[in-house]
Amino acid sequence: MEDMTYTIKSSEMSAIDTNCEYHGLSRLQLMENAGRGLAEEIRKFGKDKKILIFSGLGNNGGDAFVAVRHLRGFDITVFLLGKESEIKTDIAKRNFQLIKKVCRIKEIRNPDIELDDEFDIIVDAMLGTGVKGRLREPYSTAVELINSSDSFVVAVDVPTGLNPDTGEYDICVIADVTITFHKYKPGLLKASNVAGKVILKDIGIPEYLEKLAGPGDVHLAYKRRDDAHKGEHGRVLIVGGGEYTGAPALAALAALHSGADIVTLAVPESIKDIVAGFSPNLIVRGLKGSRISESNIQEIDELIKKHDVLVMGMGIGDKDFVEISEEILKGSVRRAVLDAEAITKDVPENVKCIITPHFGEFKRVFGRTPENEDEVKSFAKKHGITILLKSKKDIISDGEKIRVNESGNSGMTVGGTGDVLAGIVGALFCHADPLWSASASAFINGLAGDICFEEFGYNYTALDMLRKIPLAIKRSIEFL
Ligand SMILES: NC(=O)C1=CN([C@@H]2O[C@H](COP(=O)(O)OP(=O)(O)OC[C@H]3O[C@@H](n4cnc5c(N)ncnc54)[C@H](O)[C@@H]3O)[C@@H](O)[C@H]2O)[C@@H](O)CC1
Ligand SMILES: [K+]
Repeated sequence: MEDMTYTIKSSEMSAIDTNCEYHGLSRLQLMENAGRGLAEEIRKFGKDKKILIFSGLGNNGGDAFVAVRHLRGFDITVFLLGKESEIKTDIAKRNFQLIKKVCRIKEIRNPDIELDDEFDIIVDAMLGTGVKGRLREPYSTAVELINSSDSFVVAVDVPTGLNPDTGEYDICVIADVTITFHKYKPGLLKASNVAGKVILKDIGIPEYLEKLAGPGDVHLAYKRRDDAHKGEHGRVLIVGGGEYTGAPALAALAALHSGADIVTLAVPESIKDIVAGFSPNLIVRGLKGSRISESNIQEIDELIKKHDVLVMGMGIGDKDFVEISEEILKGSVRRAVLDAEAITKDVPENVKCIITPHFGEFKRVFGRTPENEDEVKSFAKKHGITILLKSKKDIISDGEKIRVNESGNSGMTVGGTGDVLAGIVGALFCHADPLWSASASAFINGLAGDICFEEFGYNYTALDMLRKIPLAIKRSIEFL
């Protein structure tokens, strides 16, 4: 028995499929594997069967077009719910072209669909993980028709009408078998009454590629609304500085370049003017004294209340700061990104927390460096935090999932790139969950480094990198 608990939400599946395309495994290949897998299972129901395929206009339909090519010898009719010219994606279009001379095809343009023949098998390839809202016509009529037939019903990926994430439905295809791809969709497990027997087919996404961060991570984490008001794209508080002045400023500017609307820097009063002088974009508040100490905790907590995310630790340079960090976390904070000396594993349960250690900091906090990705995951799980371990290959885990990031280059060993990363994480974490905020940020940071490398070679600085963040985000968002 396969592990039915290993599920994937449709938004994550879509992110992984974007990342596959980015890293060289094309959607066309994935569709070919899905369609061939579907045909393989249909063959098991017997030879010489008469098959009717109800196909939608998205990639769910595309999977079935591929299957037709792999079902030589079967008598196949396709009911396309719409016009050929309305097929949404290039890959589905391409596969549709290839079956025009292979089977009978009828375009269904209105709800008056009739079954003028009997079929052994009906394949539901109308809607899969791309379904949104209530079923429109002619889909809902097609569902009723399928459910009133005596044919054996095979649903592709998910029965049409079923919400793949929640298992909710209004009207839905009642399938005898659902052939789903890559991983179980959570909705299938909650609605076995409509999904029938669920068969999982591998479509050739290797585990390392599923974990590898890419533009899909940015699609999940980066949110922007055209009708938003000032502040809605995130309010980030940066607490740092003392030994260094540049580090907290880099983090703050990185948060602004990553889309946060309001970024406030809280640094010791003694360096306030220096930090403010770096850029007119910075709003700087002075904390009494020349080092952040226990006496500043109250002031910091008041600022925390006005922001969505606290990013803390850059440029403090005081190894005892961790105790103050732990005290601050007991206050009003709900979302925190901890860097450098602020990193701790003792985080109250009501604080969602991302820590961004390099190997040395990881060892300080957990007592040893991790042997592998799974160890990072188990530390994250044990302490209820998300870890972004910075290295040539970044490892990210929230204790449930593991992400790995390989963007970036050795020019990034220059000082300040970690501060930039903390700022990006802070901005994304205003809207997204800890895992995807961390993995998307690691990818964006590395991509900004790669863009610098394209332009300057190795000898760029953290300041150059942060200027490339907007372009790195734009390239990621535009990669579909
Ligand atoms: N993501 C992946 O990695 C893979 C996905 N594949 C297939 O692709 C499917 C997802 O494809 P798509 O994202 O194109 O989405 P779908 O094919 O599920 O449906 C999208 C289309 O349905 C229409 N639609 C959405 N909601 C509707 C409603 N309530 N009533 C009527 N029409 C509605 C939309 O206009 C859109 O054109 C998966 O279920 C799977 O079958 C496979 O090719 C293999 C790889
Ligand atoms: K379907």
